[in-house]
Amino acid sequence: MTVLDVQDIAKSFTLHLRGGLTLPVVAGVSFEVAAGECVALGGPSGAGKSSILKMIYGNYRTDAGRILIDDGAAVIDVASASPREILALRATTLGYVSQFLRVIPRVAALDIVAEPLRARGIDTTEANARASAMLKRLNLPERLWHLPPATFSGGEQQRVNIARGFIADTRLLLLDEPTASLDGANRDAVIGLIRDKRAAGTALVGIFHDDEVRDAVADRTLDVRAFAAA
Ligand SMILES: Nc1ncnc2c1ncn2[C@@H]1O[C@H](COP(=O)(O)OP(=O)(O)OP(=O)(O)O)[C@@H](O)[C@H]1O
Repeated sequence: MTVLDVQDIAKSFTLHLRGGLTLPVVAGVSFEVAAGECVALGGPSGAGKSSILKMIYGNYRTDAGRILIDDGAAVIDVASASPREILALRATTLGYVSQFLRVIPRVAALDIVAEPLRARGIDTTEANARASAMLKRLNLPERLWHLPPATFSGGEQQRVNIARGFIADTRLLLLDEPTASLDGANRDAVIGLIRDKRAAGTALVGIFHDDEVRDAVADRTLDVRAFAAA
């Protein structure tokens, strides 16, 4: 079953500080991702991989085409959806794991991780239990769970971020280099999380600079150079 159907999207940036100069990035981007499938976006730095993820997430507007996401009840076109519809999609169907944690002052790591579950109506006891299990799986020392991550190391913050990104069940999950700067054991933990999502039927699209990680999780790789804009 197709969860994501990207049809002929394109992106160029207008540089207002450079007299309105237009920088074409990608065009004619089309691909589908099925439930339980993980598609990697490959290609060199600057090819447009992150831009494609951001268009699917609704952060960047696409210049053309359609981005159809099946939320289980209806098919939503992110390209023409209102901001409110995009937020609703993110609350239920569409997840995004970036490299960096947006630290919220004074909120403890455990609460940051449990929040997406509470937002889905899961009671605090169960949400905290699942958040604890997730932080344990990612080897975050228990003494840190009740502290705000502002003072954590880069790798510790990244693991809180990954825990938060993976904790809820979404039909579609976008991964922007989720293993960048993790050590071997934690990289393996993330590979395990991605495989579990795939097995549970989540559709995944990811950027993986680490070839070993990509080979371990991706069913196929799309070379974004094929979509280079003229
Ligand atoms: N908000 C923006 N404004 C202007 N140009 C942008 C913007 N975002 C991306 N670009 C440009 O679009 C091109 C593609 O960037 P993008 O981040 O999508 O590439 P990438 O393939 O993900 O690269 P990397 O592997 O280095 O992360 C780059 O030339 C970049 O400078």
